[in-house]
Amino acid sequence: MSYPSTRLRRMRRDAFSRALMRETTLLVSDLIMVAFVVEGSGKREAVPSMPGVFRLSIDELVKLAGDCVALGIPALALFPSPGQDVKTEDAREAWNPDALFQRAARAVKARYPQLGLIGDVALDPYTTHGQDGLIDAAGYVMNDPTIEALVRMALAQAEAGFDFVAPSDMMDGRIGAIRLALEQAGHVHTRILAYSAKYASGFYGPFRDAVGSAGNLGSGGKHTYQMDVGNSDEALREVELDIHEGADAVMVKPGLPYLDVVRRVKDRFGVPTFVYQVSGEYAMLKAAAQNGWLDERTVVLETLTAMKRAGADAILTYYAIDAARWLTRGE
Ligand SMILES: NCC(=O)CCC(=O)O
Ligand SMILES: [Mg+2]
Repeated sequence: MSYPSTRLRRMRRDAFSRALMRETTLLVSDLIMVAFVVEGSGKREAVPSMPGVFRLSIDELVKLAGDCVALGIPALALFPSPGQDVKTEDAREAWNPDALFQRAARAVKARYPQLGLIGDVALDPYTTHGQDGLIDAAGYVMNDPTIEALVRMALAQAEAGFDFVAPSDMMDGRIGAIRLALEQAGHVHTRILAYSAKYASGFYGPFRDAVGSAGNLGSGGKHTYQMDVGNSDEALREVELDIHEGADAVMVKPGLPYLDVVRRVKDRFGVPTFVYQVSGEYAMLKAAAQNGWLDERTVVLETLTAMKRAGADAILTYYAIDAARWLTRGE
């Protein structure tokens, strides 16, 4: 059937028929807030490359967790911004039971047990060189020794009360090793969110400012473990391995430039598929909005809806609280 019997504009004419045929609707329950924690109290340190994002001391973080609960955001993904003084070559602070990150988890879960809490498992905030793993004399990130450290780290996080451990390091085999260790330690309910297809992206720049690893990393890139921007068959292989090793959910990262990968993963495996709208995506949208070049509310909700349309079941975003307010109060 063609024009005039088929006029696609008929259904678009009014709000009621647009609503009835809408295929994808973004919900607050699709969102995961992202936050950074620092030592101290009453602290909200601005991250210059991410206007509106703050590194929070634990007391302030608990308030942000309260905002998430009040708005109906199901979960919070936490990253530590530890002082330079605790960084070492071997990243041992990562599994210290009394480290900032573990204390933060205990504080949030004590006050808001119903909020899902996601811990980042990677060594970069804790290494003097800013790499996600342990390095050899040539600076190459060593896979298997790194896994041993990641296992200790994941156990410390499960112990502290994180509901999800989320390995973001891209070592081979770490999901299986962490799953086995969690089972053996009796943490049978701790979920694993695998950063399965994490690309070596330039969009992580502002995040590295936020956790204080940018200066330490220097000119060393992460191309020997994160994925090449040009690949997507390889993403499917990564996801398949992580599912078999025991991941409960898989992730594609960054978000907007990689939605083709999200769609392929969701179509192929049908597992819980998360996507991460990363710091550089936030910074781009925020900068354009602050210049008056884009309408922030419109483009943020549009990008998040596009991620869901591409197949994402949940979206990690620094905009989660803003988006939840826009969605629920129409603010
Ligand atoms: N593991 C976390 C990152 O690598 C970066 C996230 C971001 O850029 O927001
Ligand atoms: Mg992998």
